[in-house]
Amino acid sequence: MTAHPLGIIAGTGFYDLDALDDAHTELVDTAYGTTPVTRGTWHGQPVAFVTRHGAGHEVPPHRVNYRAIIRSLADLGVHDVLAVNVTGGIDPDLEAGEIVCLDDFLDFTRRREATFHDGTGAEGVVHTDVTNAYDPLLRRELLDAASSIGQPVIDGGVYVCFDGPRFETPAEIRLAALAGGTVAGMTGVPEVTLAAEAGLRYAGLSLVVNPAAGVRPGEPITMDDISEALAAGAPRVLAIIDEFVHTRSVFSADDSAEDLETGDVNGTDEVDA
Ligand SMILES: CSC[C@H]1O[C@H](OP(=O)(O)O)[C@H](O)[C@@H]1O
Ligand code: HPA
Repeated sequence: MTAHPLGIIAGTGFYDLDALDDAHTELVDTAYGTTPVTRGTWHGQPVAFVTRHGAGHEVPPHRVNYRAIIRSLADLGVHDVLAVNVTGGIDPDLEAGEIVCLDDFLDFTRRREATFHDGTGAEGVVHTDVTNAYDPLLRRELLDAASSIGQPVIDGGVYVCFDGPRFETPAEIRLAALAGGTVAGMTGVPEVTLAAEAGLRYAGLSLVVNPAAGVRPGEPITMDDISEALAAGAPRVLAIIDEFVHTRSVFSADDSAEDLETGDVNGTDEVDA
């Protein structure tokens, strides 16, 4: 049995979650600032949803308060976070509309508050392992959910985070490609590393909405093309998350039945770390 809300963080094109029942938005205060979190249930499962640029897309990527977002979710009891990032495809084989389940990142940002462990607390110096920053088990659940609804998802890809808010130059994208980057975005880091520092499991689905700069020579990046790809792709991303949550609801119902049989009505068999 699990009572921990599932954290969902999304950005461009994802400003509310219609699927949430009994949704209400609260301002959560943390040591790092305040962030609005919408809480509700999805297939009966508790969910805490954050739209990282704000409901009116008023916060640019370099000004998102990533620490407040992650700390607020951790404080609300979230253990698992699903993130959605829209991206430009660095891999020339990627088409707009494709979805990548990320498995690593490159941090090309320069000016972000990127840690909870800044050495000012009593804890001393802390170094966090990010070898599996995108949690393998959570990734597997997402991939299985996609597969069970017949939604193709690319298993693995390296997210390259730039500061933005401008798009990259072709030379920056060539450098990112040489380094092994798959998709380019402006929000994935430090969100993913802060989640690791906070002890949260984190997985990311990336919706490709354009070829990154210079990947299709002569083709500029336009907001019209991005909006079109988003309109077509967002429902498919949501369908995967819907199936993910639905599957969890079935398992948690099974757990409850088992708990009744074993007398473990307090859910003390909880294993989700
Ligand atoms: C409007 S395209 C650029 C914008 O979209 C991405 O946002 P998010 O990752 O929150 O979906 C990208 O990082 C930029 O912020
Ligand atoms: O090409 C891109 N670069 C960075 N972020 C993005 N978000 C959507 N497309 C892009």
